[in-house]
Amino acid sequence: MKRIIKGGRVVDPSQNIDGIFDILIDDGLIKAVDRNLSIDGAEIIEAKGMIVTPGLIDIHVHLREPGYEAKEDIESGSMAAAAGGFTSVACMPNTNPVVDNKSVVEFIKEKAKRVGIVNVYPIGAISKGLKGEELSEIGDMKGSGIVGISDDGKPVMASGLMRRAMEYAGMFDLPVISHCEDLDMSGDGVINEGLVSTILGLKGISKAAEEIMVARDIRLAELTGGRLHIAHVSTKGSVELIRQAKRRGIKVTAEATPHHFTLTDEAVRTFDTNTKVNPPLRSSEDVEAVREGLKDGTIDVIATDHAPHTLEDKDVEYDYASFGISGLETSVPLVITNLVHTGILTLSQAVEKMAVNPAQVINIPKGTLRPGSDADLTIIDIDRTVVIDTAKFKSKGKNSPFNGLELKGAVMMTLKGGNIVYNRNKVI
Ligand SMILES: NC(=O)N[C@@H](CC(=O)O)C(=O)O
Ligand SMILES: [Zn+2]
Ligand SMILES: [Zn+2]
Repeated sequence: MKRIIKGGRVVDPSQNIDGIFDILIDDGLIKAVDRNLSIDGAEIIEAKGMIVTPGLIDIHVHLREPGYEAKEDIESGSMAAAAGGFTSVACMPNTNPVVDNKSVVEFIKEKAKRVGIVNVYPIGAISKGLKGEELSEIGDMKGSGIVGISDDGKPVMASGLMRRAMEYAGMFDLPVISHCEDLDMSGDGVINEGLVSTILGLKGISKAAEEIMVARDIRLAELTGGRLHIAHVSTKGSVELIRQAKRRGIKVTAEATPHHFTLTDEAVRTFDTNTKVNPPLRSSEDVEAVREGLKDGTIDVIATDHAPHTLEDKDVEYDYASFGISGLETSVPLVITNLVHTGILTLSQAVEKMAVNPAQVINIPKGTLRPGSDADLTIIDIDRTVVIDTAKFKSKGKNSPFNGLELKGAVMMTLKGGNIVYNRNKVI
C-alpha cells in the first residue's frame, strides 16, 4: 500500500535534512523525500505543523519476558514502545531464564515478530545466569541476532572476566553495554548519598560507586580495543571520565535517561517509591552535567532504561521497593520539554540521540529516512500539551515519578514498515 506523509517538517540528521517535505512510502519502504509528491491511490497522512523523524530507537528497555510477565511482556512492551514513538527497541537479558544462550534469543525474536508492533533486538548476557563467573554463549547468540552484550541490572565485578568479555565481543563487533556500579560501594543503598539521604535517613549510594566502574571499563576498553557503551550515566564525574576517554580516542559511547536529565534526589522527599531507580536520581550539579554532556556530544544516546514493575513491587517501604522507572511513554515529552524547548538540544540533535546514534551503537540499518530504508517513522507535535497519566500507559508498568506532570511534546503517530502501529487520535 502507498502512503504519503504530507507537509510535515522532516528532521533527518542522517541526511542533513530539516525542512518541509512529503514522504512517499510504498511496500513498507521509504521511496522518496521530496516536495509536492502526489501518487494516484496513495493514502494521505496530513502532517502539517508536525515533526516527522526516523522511527525512534530505544536501546535500553526491559521487556521482562520470559519470566516476569506480571511486570511486562513482549506485547505490552511493544505497544508501550509504539505509543512512545519508538519503532525499534533493544531488550535487556535480565529475564528468567536469562538471555545467555541462543534458544532464549530465538524465543524473544519469534514472539516479537508474531506481535509485530515494533522491531525487537535482544541483548545477550555477558555472563551465564548474570552470575559474573563465566562467559555466556556469545558467539552462538551473535549467530541468532543479538546486538550487544550486557549483564544490566548488575555490574560485572570481576575485572578479568570483563576484560575477556570485551576481547570476545570485539571479535564479533558487538558493543559491551556496562551497568557501572561497584557493588561493594553501593551496598544496600537505595538513594543518592548526600544531604537528602541524610535528612530522610535512607542509605546512600555514592557517586563514586558508578565512577570507579566507568573508569575501570574505560581502561579495559583501552586495553582490549573493544567497543564499550556506558548505560544510564548519572553523575558529573562519569560524564567527565567519558569526555576525557573520547578525547583520547577510546571506543566508548554513552547513554543518559530522561529521569537522570530531569529529576534530582529532591524528588525522593515524597518517599514515592517510583523515584527509586538504579543508578539513583542524583544532585542538581549532576543533572546539569548530564545535560551538558548531551549538548557537547559526550553522551551519544538518550535511552529510557524502561524498567516496568508491578504495583506490589513498588507499594512497599522505600527500602524494599524494586528499582526502576517505566519510561517508554514519557521519553519524547521529557526530551522535547526539557532539552529542546530549553534550547539545550536542537531538534536535529535530539533525533540524533534518539534514532541515528542508537542505530549506530547496536549496528542496525535504521535511524534514517533514506530512500530504500524501512518505512519506520515517528510523527510528533512538539507544541501540544500532554498530561502524563500512568493509568493510560500501554505498559503494564505504571511506575512513573512523572504521573500528573504537564509537558509539551506529543507522539501523534508511529509507523513501522509503513504500517501505522500507533495513532494518538484513534484507538487501533
Ligand atoms: N534501572 C533499574 O532501576 N532497574 C533495572 C535494572 C537496571 O537497569 O540496572 C531493572 O531491570 O529493573
Ligand atoms: Zn542498569
Ligand atoms: Zn536497565
